[in-house]
Amino acid sequence: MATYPPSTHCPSSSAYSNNSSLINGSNRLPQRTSFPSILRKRCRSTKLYLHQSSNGVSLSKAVHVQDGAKSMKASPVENDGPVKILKDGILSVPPVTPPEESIDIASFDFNKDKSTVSITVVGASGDLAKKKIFPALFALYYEGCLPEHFTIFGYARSKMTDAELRTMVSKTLTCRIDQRENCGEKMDQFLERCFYHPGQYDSQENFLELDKKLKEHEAGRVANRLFYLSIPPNIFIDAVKCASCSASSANGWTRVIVEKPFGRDSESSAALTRSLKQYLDEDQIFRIDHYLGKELVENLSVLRFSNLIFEPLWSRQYIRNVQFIFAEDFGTEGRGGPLRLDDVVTGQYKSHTRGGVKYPAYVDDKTVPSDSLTPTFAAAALFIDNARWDGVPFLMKAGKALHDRRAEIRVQFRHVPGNLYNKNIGTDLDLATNELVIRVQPDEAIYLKINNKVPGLGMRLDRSNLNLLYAARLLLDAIEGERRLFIRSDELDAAWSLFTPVLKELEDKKIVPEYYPYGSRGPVGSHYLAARYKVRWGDVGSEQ
Ligand SMILES: NC(=O)C1=CN([C@@H]2O[C@H](COP(=O)(O)OP(=O)(O)OC[C@H]3O[C@@H](n4cnc5c(N)ncnc54)[C@H](OP(=O)(O)O)[C@@H]3O)[C@@H](O)[C@H]2O)C=CC1
Ligand SMILES: O=C1O[C@H](COP(=O)(O)O)[C@@H](O)[C@H](O)[C@H]1O
Repeated sequence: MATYPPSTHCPSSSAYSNNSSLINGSNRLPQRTSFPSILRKRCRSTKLYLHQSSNGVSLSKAVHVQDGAKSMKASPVENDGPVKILKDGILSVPPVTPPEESIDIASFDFNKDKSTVSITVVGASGDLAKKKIFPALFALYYEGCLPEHFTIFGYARSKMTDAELRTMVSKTLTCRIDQRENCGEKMDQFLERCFYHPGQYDSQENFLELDKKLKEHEAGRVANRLFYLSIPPNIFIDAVKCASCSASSANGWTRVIVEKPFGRDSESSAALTRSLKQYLDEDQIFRIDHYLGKELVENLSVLRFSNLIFEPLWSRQYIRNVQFIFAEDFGTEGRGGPLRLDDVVTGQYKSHTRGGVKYPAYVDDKTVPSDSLTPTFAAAALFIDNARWDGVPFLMKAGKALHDRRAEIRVQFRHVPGNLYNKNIGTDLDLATNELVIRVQPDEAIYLKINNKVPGLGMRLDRSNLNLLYAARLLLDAIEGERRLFIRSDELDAAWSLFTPVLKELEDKKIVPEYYPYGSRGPVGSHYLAARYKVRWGDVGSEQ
């Protein structure tokens, strides 16, 4: 195997090098391609079969994907009825086995059962780790999506034993999918694979100790390592440096999942990317926004490109505006946007008493400075400067402590010219507008508001089993090296370049956000903003 020079960014002291001396170089090892797509069965199966290759050589090689999973009658992939493919949700077509010629034999890892994945949750004592990461890992384990050999390590400064970590994790695990058989048993098996190592985020020695423990579990196998940084962003770089220099894999891949926020403007985001790239290549960095893993978000392009009925309508000719609404009905709770300033409204929630209950203001949160001008609500109008979308407002709003919790996209169509039924509608043409609503949460749905004798005729899609695994899906993607749902650095730059100028202006001019009561529909200014573009927010009407 080729060796790689150690990175100049890692401490040179041999005390800090892991024994491979590939250290940062090992990060730059060619990434082993994961299972070819025919094998990317998601999951709950014990064996996957490759049958005939294009050159006629039989590749009948069973690949065990998980220890201890119940043995099932082996069958070829295409006939494997009971297997649930996680990404196969609503609107998707049933899985089709690709032609056998498409099997990329060169990328198939014949040593799969000799390899292992070590997942280290950095910041394991925190909120995100407990609420989302460990449950998602368990869901993957339950579904048979983790490889046969894997180990999970929690890493944080808090003092904890393996047993204490397991107790902490066990409280958050549920058999969320539905009532599943052997769930308790599976939980015990999963917890046995969880370990803890206490350490500082900036200590090469502590990461070296972690490396030693990981190696013991990896037991000489090809070791792939995934670090999930579930820590505040100001310590990302310290942790990446230590993980990369002292605990990266010597012979497999090393990947790092980084949680948002990715900076607070173009400059800080670029600085973060530069720092990360001192220790990692772009293809080792998985920037996660768990919303991208939600089933309906995944389905957007399917909806758009697989339904002919939308194709002729998808332009300024028929679409009046598009709205993105992301509302939360709770505040920060201890978890302390080239756009013109004119097209932005910011708000901050203030305390409010309703039904005898006093709800706190943003600045009442102990983790927030009492004179904070940080917005907890923002609305903006954006435009796409091309022939298809010229003049169509794309309105977005997001806020905390609002009257309800929802994330949805609303595509509002133009009014029907010379509507025969105007007399039934009166002058309020908005009442008759067609609207395609894509609701990401709380109840995933896609419905089309059409005018009919009975209003509100909807097309509700199968919602079963869709909510559970968005975090798990992203983790699995990171393990498989699938980057589609992660944010690349150039995408991030583009996103920040939209919002940075206006954020700077808000800050420089010390613009005070408009106050809105806790539990309300947000600042009045957001309605004026919409009205300026002759739009009515789709979530405010009585019938939504
Ligand atoms: N919670 C959520 O729902 C979401 C969180 N995120 C992001 O994910 C990351 C983790 O979130 P979350 O778990 O809520 O964060 P926490 O504030 O709970 O921090 C996670 C862990 O990091 C350690 N830590 C916290 N503050 C510091 C500090 N100042 N210096 C050193 N270590 C510290 C603590 O572990 P110890 O003291 O044991 O070392 C803590 O348990 C953050 O970047 C957050 O912005 C993104 C989306 C949603
Ligand atoms: O990314 C984030 O999402 C959470 C809400 O996540 P959800 O999946 O429970 O809707 C939000 O509270 C947090 O502020 C934001 O950073």
